[in-house]
Amino acid sequence: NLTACSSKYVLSQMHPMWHGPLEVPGGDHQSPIDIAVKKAVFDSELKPLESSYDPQTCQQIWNNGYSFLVEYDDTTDKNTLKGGPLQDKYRLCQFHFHWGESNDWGSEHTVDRRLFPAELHLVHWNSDRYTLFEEAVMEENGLAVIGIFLKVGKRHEGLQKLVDALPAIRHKDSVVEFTRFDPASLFPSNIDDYWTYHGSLTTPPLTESVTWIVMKQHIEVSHDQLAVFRSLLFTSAEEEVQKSMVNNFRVQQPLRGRTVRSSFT
Ligand SMILES: CC#CCOc1ccc(CNS(N)(=O)=O)cc1
Ligand SMILES: [Zn+2]
Repeated sequence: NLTACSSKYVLSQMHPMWHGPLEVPGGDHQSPIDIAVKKAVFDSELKPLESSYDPQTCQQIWNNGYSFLVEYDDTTDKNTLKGGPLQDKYRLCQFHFHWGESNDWGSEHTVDRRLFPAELHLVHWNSDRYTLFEEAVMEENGLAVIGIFLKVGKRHEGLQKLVDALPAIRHKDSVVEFTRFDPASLFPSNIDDYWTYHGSLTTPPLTESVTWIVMKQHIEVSHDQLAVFRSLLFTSAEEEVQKSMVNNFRVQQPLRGRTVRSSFT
């Protein structure tokens, strides 16, 4: 059973090499963006982020033909995010990654135009105001996504359990049970320093419903761990031509006058 946040219909619209339309017609709060560090405005009102995740609510890991998602039971408030720029309490429904075919690119957000080899997104929806992810995805204050940059360096011990599960979901629409995984094990040591701005999902339906929280501190993963991401396939087992799942990122979108705030000076 796929949880609400992974409704196949919408996710199946995601196709490989999503560069899609440069802009959504009428969309002026699109994501990702370049974060110009010097133009970010320090906001002393921004509080520390408060996350509370229960690893027991981890359910499955699956290949949706665009990325791989680790999904959580989001029918109760066991995995919550609040504080930071958020007024309400948000519920984790899944996390996933974006990466390149080489270590030279792969992230969606950039920092002073700098690209990282990959980016982790933890997708949460506003459970104070909505009862289902599907509702929240359409609302301006509906979603909160934490973005964390990955750099190639030492092996990430917390990531290895996830890397070991990937060969079992090489093809699109493959899913395996995945339990007892703590998403906070993927956080950098400092989660108090972040940038935040209002934007959109970077994949269909591209709705402008996201409070983005992009961590300043990256995490390190090994070259070999990232190589396993690239062994995944965009294509299902039946398709004749198999395509490597790489470069599953969207290009940066115009800022259109938005202000990026920082929680640090
Ligand atoms: C109903 C519905 C729906 C769509 O669900 C999602 C969930 C996550 C994502 C990932 N988008 S991103 N890269 O901005 O976190 C896209 C669609
Ligand atoms: Zn994403």
